[in-house]
Order: sequence, then structure tokens, then C-alpha cells
Amino acid sequence: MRSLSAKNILVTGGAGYIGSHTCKALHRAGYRPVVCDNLLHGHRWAVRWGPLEQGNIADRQWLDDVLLRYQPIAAMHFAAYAYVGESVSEPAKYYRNNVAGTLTLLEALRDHGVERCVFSSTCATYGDPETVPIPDDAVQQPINPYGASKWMMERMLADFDRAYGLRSIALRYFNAAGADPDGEIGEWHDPETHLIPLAIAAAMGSGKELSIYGTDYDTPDGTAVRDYVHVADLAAAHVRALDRLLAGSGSGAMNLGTGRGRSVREVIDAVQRVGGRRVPVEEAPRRPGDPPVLVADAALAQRQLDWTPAYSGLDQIVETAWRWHESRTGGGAAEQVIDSRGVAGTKP
Ligand SMILES: NC(=O)c1ccc[n+]([C@@H]2O[C@H](COP(=O)([O-])OP(=O)(O)OC[C@H]3O[C@@H](n4cnc5c(N)ncnc54)[C@H](O)[C@@H]3O)[C@@H](O)[C@H]2O)c1
Ligand SMILES: O=c1ccn([C@@H]2O[C@H](COP(=O)(O)OP(=O)(O)O[C@H]3O[C@H](CO)[C@H](O)[C@H](O)[C@H]3O)[C@@H](O)[C@H]2O)c(=O)[nH]1
Repeated sequence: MRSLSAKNILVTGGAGYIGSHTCKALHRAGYRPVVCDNLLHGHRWAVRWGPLEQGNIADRQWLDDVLLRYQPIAAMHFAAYAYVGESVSEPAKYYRNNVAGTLTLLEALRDHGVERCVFSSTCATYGDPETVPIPDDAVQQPINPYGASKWMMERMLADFDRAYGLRSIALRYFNAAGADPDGEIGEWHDPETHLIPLAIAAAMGSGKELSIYGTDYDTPDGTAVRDYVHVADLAAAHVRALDRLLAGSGSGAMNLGTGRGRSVREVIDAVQRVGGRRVPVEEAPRRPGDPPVLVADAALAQRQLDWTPAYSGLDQIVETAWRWHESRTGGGAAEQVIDSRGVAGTKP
């Protein structure tokens, strides 16, 4: 059966955290997100604004079938593995899924005449930056396989543009955080490694102290500094990038961040302030591969997409994340589970 909607957008990884929030924004903007996700890290409950096609982007036959049935006018490509630490110990897994998977996807898009793609890139492509805030045209020198895989994916997209006319915008997000302001969806990674959900879980009594990874950085309070940007702002930027491509713009790449850095201790203070509960902490050594400071200069997104973050105040981010976490867990600790790899995580 063929769906004749002229506004179908193929969204790989649309059952994941940032992808699902973007599906909601796409739906609001009048598009129909067609989610392609293998549900390895994504959730069926997060797919609410269009159909779910379950499969792996490395499966060309499955992709052909989906592309034939929906005939999307563009793609958004979120599907990837994104654990920096794991990418160091298991690089093959990252190059296989992120790079080889993307190659299969791009070939399929090319062969089915899909000529527009918005891509999830990351500040991890910059490595340890020379200048902070990091300009959009800073040198990309990734320092871990995850960042390298994303850099390679950007390169592939640029080459596919030159050779086959596939126009793309790579959005290099800084630290995605927060949850849908309406409380419908939110962040649920398993295992969770991100600072804000871990700090909230610790405050709610997960029984685990929050480790502060590094207190000896050359920063005002000694802890690492990041640029936290609300996931709803990222979602809005994706829709703007898509509109821009559909209006005929050429390819590009740009940062998405607020331009404001927050230290780990500032984030902990915000969680305590918003949640009204203490975050139990322990000081721990630096996490390998963590740059001291990552802050965006998002001038290009401001100029080309007319994008400025609307929800990315730190307290706003923490409030939405706290509410989401509370709605999933009832304000207590989430059930602890051990997955097949022996990694501790939480169950929604
Ligand atoms: N979370 C962040 O702070 C952040 C920052 C910068 C960039 N990014 C990038 O944004 C994207 C989304 O991140 P997220 O935090 O939402 O991650 P996520 O794990 O929640 O979402 C990724 C989704 O892709 C799916 N997926 C992975 N490999 C697949 C495959 N081969 N075939 C089909 N589906 C597959 C997963 O099941 C998951 O639903 C990723 O590409 C990530 O690298 C995230
Ligand atoms: O338990 C924790 C977890 C994190 N941190 C610190 O908090 C900061 C933020 O860490 P996150 O794990 O939340 O985010 P990252 O900056 O490591 O990672 C994000 O940015 C990366 C680019 O560097 C990738 O794009 C990745 O997908 C994205 O989640 C870092 O300084 C980290 O060391 C802690 O102190 N304790």
C-alpha cells in the first residue's frame, strides 16, 4: 500500500530522545514523521505523531520497502549509537552502525530520489577546541570514535551533495537536555550516562551518588563546562533546517547551542533549587575523553535559520526534565535493571 501524503518525512532514530521530540515539532508544522527505528535504544511509547517502521537502517531491502511505500520528501537522520565511552572500547560497533549504516541509508535516499536530509551531528566532531565559544567553521578534530564517526558522516553527506545532489544540513548539537514542555515525552536512555537525568535520579533517591567527573579542570569552579540546550529548541531548529532545504537552500553545517556554559556544579545547584532536594555527590576522577569546556557560537543557526533558543534557561531545562522524570517514576527512584551486557540501568 502506498501513502500519498506529500509531507512524509523519513525520521531515522525517531523513537529516541531527540528524534521523538522532533517528530512532535514536525507534526505541529504540518509534516508527517515516518519513524524508522530498530528500537534498540528507542521506545515505542515515544512514537506518537506518525507511523513506526521497525528495522535497521543497515537493511537495504527494508529501507527500499519503506521508501517505496511512503515516498518521503526529505529525511532526518538521528539513528546512531551515541555513548562516547563505549565508542572508545568498542570502535568497530560505532563505525559499523553509524558510518556503514549511514552509507546504506544515503545510497537508498539517492536511489529513491530523496534529495534533502537534516543530520544529527555533534560538538564531539570538534574534539578539544582551540577557541571557545566554538565558531561554526572551527577545525574538526574529533578525539573519540563516536565523534570521528559523526565527522565521517558529515563528510559523506558533503560528498553525496557534490556527486549526487543530496542537499543536507548537519546540525552540531551541544548538550541536549530537558523534556517536552507539555510532558508527553522525555529523555529515557538505558543505560543513562547524561548529567542532568542522573542528577535528578540521585536527588529522587536512586541510591546512587552522582559522581562529579573531575574537580581540577581549569574552569571557575574546577568542574567541566557544557552548553546545555533544550531538546524542544533542537526540535524547532530541525524543522527550520528542513524548511530551508525544501525552499531550495544549499547544504551546510551549523552549531546548535546557547552560547552559555554551565559547570557540573552549577547544574547540580539548579537540580537542587528546582527539585527542592539535595543531590548526593561524590568527587571522582575526570572521565576519559571529556574536554574541559564546550560552548557553542551558534551564529550561523541564528542567521540562516533565524533560530534562538526559547526553552534553554538552565532552570527551565531542569524543570521540564524533573517533571518528566517524576511522571515516569512517581518521584522515586526508577527500578534498577541489569541489561544483557551487565550494565546497570533503569526501567521506565
Ligand atoms: N543526546 C545528546 O546530547 C546528543 C548530542 C549531540 C548529538 N546527538 C546525536 O543525536 C542523535 C540522537 O541522540 P539521542 O540522544 O536522541 O539518542 P537515542 O539513543 O535516544 O536515539 C537514537 C535512536 O536511533 C535508533 N537507532 C540506532 N541505531 C539504529 C539503526 N542502525 N537502525 C535503526 N535505528 C537505530 C535507536 O534505537 C534510538 O531510538 C544521535 O545521532 C546522537 O549522536 C545527541
Ligand atoms: O555522572 C556524570 C555524568 C556527566 N558528568 C559531567 O557532566 C558533563 C556533561 O556530561 P554528559 O554525559 O551529560 O554529556 P557529554 O558532554 O559527555 O556528551 C554530550 O556531548 C557529547 C559531545 O561531547 C556527545 O555529543 C554526546 O552524545 C552528548 O550526550 C561532562 O563534563 C561530564 O564529565 C558528571 O560529572 N557526572
